[in-house]
Amino acid sequence: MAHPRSRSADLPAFANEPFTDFTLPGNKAAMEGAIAAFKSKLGRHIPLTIGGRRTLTEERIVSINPGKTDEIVGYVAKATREHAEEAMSAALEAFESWKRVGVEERADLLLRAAALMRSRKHAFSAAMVVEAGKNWSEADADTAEAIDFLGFYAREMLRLSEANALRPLVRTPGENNRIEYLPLGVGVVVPPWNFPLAICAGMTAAAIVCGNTVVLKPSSLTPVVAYEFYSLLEEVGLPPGVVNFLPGSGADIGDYLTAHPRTRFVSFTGSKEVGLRINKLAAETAEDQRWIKRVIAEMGGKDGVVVDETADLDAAASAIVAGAFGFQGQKCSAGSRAIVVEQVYDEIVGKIAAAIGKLTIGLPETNAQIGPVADRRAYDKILDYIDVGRAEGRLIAGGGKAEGNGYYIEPTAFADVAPQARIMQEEIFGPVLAIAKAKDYKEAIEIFNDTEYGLTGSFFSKDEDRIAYALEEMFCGNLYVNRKCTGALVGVHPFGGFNMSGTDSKAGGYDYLLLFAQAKLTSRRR
Ligand SMILES: NC(=O)c1ccc[n+]([C@@H]2O[C@H](COP(=O)([O-])OP(=O)(O)OC[C@H]3O[C@@H](n4cnc5c(N)ncnc54)[C@H](O)[C@@H]3O)[C@@H](O)[C@H]2O)c1
Ligand SMILES: N[C@@H](CCC=O)C(=O)O
Repeated sequence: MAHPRSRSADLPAFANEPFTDFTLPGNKAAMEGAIAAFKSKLGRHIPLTIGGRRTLTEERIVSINPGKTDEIVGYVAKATREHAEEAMSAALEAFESWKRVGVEERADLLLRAAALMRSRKHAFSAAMVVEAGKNWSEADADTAEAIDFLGFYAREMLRLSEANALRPLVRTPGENNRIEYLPLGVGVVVPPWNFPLAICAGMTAAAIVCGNTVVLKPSSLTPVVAYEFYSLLEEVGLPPGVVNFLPGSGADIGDYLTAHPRTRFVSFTGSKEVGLRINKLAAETAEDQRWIKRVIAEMGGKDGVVVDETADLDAAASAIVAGAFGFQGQKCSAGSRAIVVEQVYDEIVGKIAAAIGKLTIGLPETNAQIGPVADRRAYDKILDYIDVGRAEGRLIAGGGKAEGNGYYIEPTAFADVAPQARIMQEEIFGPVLAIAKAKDYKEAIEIFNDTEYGLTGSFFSKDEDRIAYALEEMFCGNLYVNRKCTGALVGVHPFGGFNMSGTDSKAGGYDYLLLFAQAKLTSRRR
């Protein structure tokens, strides 16, 4: 069926998807219904999909509910290197036709995907509540971000295709010159489990709207959410082979695909360790390889909130707790450090401890504020860091396991932590906050800057000169003043960071699609 075409000029201006107010009975009932519907499908067998052909495998990934570990979310096919080779071949074959599909048609596919996802947003959020352990609002925000990425990148691709009209080249007598943006080729898209829909959708959408084809290797912790997204793309008309859904071991098929001579780019979001591994592997030139592989890597963070003595301390304490413990601190943007000037240190430490004590811990399906962490490995790692914290600081809240049939950990905070302590330097990626004291705001900013990362940060102050200083001196990709350091919105806060936080791709920004394309200049004598 021919789909209606759209052009950026004909489209309504981009607007962020509104978050759902679950205090409204209708929304609450809709979410409860969506969770029940998703749970009625637990234990499904999920296929890998290559060239549109679905395949189950003998060896499987077993996805479990981290909040109720005796619940199997799904049995997911586990791809082998042979499957990876097949997927690469399917993507290469599909590329020859997809690269010639008009920009408007590619953008339209994303717009249809956004519309369909919007109509089913609670279903997608319910999948994340169960498979990723997100509470309702965190899951709803993830789904909203996915919808935003689809709509924003559709419009951006149309705008990019009108580049000559919007930003004409410098004219020279006797020549007609134009610039156009070509796709790169076959890309490997590797998303994390913590934004299992938004980041998977964002990276995949950016790649295909530019005319590339994709081998999508989802996180083994959230493959069912990724499959729901893949299936949605098929439903809105994605041709076979444009995206190939390939769940499997990162170290096995991930390395294979990164090293493959026909892989043109890798779009990765995940840990520093894996990002650096991919970057190193991709830098090798395989036999018969004809290009430098492009790597887009968005990695970890050790983000912080700086508070001076002029700040609104209630607002700062609230933002520190929200930024540190939202989704159990499992965000690259999580404010896992608070750096507070000594004049107000004791007061804000007391406010933070009190706020943590009010957090509810429980099953994400019940919309408890604090749910489980991702899996057993994360659970053990975070508890180990809490033991480290006992030696590096003064425990002011939490400090151990929490009740529940899952990977529940108490939201935990340590005060009086030295700037070079491990819990001030290393990404814990869990509900653990380290608080350090500074003699003044400048020293606090020095402490903030002194990690190997550079992703997000917040500065709380009412002094305009100090705010100007902080805006200049705090070294991170997303810096916020007098608000929490998590929760970037597509188009509003382009997202990405410096140093070991990755290649600062600025997801949700105007420059992002350029990472998935290459510019061609043509010049004709008049
Ligand atoms: N900067 C950002 O925008 C951003 C966003 C979300 C998460 N993160 C970071 O991601 C991490 C948490 O996510 P995670 O636990 O999924 O990270 P991870 O690095 O363990 O895994 C990320 C993805 O890489 C895959 N993978 C693992 N080894 C691989 C290999 N050798 N080759 C190819 N792929 C491989 C995994 O299967 C997964 O799909 C944290 O460090 C967090 O800070 C960063
Ligand atoms: N973009 C998200 C973080 C993604 C990483 O986990 C935020 O801004 O909170």
